[in-house]
Amino acid sequence: MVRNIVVLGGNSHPQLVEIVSNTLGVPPCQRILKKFSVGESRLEIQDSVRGKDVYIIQSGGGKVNDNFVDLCIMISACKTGSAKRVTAVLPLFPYSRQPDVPYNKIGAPLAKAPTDINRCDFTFESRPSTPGPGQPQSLGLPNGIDGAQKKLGKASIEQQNGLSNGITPRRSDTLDSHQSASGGRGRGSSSASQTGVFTTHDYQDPTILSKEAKNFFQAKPGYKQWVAQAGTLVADLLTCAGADHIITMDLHDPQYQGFFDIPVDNLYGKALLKRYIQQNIPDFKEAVIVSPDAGGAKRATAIADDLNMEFALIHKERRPTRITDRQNATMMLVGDVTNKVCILVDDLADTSNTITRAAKLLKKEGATQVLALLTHGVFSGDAIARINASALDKVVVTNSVPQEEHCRLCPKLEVLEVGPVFAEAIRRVHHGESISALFWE
Ligand SMILES: O=P(O)(O)OC[C@H]1O[C@H](OP(=O)(O)OP(=O)(O)O)[C@H](O)[C@@H]1O
Repeated sequence: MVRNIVVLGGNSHPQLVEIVSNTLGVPPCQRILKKFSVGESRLEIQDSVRGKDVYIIQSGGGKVNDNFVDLCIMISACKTGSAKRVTAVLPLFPYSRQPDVPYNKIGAPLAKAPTDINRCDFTFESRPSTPGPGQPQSLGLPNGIDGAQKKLGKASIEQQNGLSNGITPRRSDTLDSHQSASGGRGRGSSSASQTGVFTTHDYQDPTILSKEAKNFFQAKPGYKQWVAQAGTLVADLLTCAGADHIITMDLHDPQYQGFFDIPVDNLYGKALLKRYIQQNIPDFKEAVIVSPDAGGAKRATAIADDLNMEFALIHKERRPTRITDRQNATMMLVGDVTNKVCILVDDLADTSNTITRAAKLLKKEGATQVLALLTHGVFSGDAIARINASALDKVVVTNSVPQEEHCRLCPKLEVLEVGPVFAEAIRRVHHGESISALFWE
């Protein structure tokens, strides 16, 4: 039993709170955390936290915004209740995918012209091209605006009518067969303009691009649109509420730690994933570790190097490109997976588009079996239906967010217990011991 410590749980992940408390031998702090009918939170801490080292466990899945506000209220309540130190334990850190730069995958909006509106084989880098002597005026120039707006209107009508100047629309190129099996929502029908929900894949949606193109040409001269830098705000809110320390796991962007002026311990899910490979995949050294996008390559190669395994990379092409045999429209494989078991390694699956599309590509390239190993199984929207209908043979996640309901719906899902890792991290922080030693092997 660890002394002088308080474990306080939010409502996001009661099972994890219980496991951590049991492992530490400390009963969870008694509290009432409810909502008024208007939606405001009400917290009452029923045990004394005076002079105690308090660890508040609240994960980032589910009702992310509600859970985050609850966390801030809990931190503040402990601080004003004279806690000696308050540590926020966020197994999945909310907003860590939008630390600073705009989340829009085409980059900072309006930094470049988004599209050549007449054709579908554009790239963001090359259009509009610099006008040369005798060439027509660039669409990006002020006196090109009128013409551009007309063409935008025309392009959007053509999209609606299914016309495309002989060039196949990109969305139909990339639509996975399993998306219709999952109720037809998929990337195509989940566009921000239709549902108000933005996903990582909306940058591939021609209707979104067209809208952005319109915004570009309609923007006031000298005005640069921008999007909220939510990650910075979230970091500030936690420290303003009174957090003295953060414990989290596999931050999407590890450099996000630099946004805090308090200590952040970013635990690695790697050890759990590695152990799973060693213990559950026969002849694992013959298998290939695959990163489903360049952003996760470092994470995946770390596991491949540690286990002395082959590595392959799927390049998630940000720009719409013409289709070749080698390209799954917007995904391209670098490496050989023929007759191999493939293990996709990533930090998280949200809509599961990334892993299901990667699995489809890998099977097409000759993989015999495809598993996905992820730290955070967020599985929002119809992600589970998408996995069920996909080429994935198995998906392994930690329970950094609750997985009971996902397990019930998805026979392909296997869950690794993460509670003892957090309990040990809490014990070490409490005693001032090394956290990195937790990951030495
Ligand atoms: O399940 P999904 O909805 O497909 O989302 C999961 C993907 O999103 C994140 O990467 P992101 O696309 O943000 O790109 P990055 O790794 O380049 O930052 C994450 O690392 C996954 O690859």
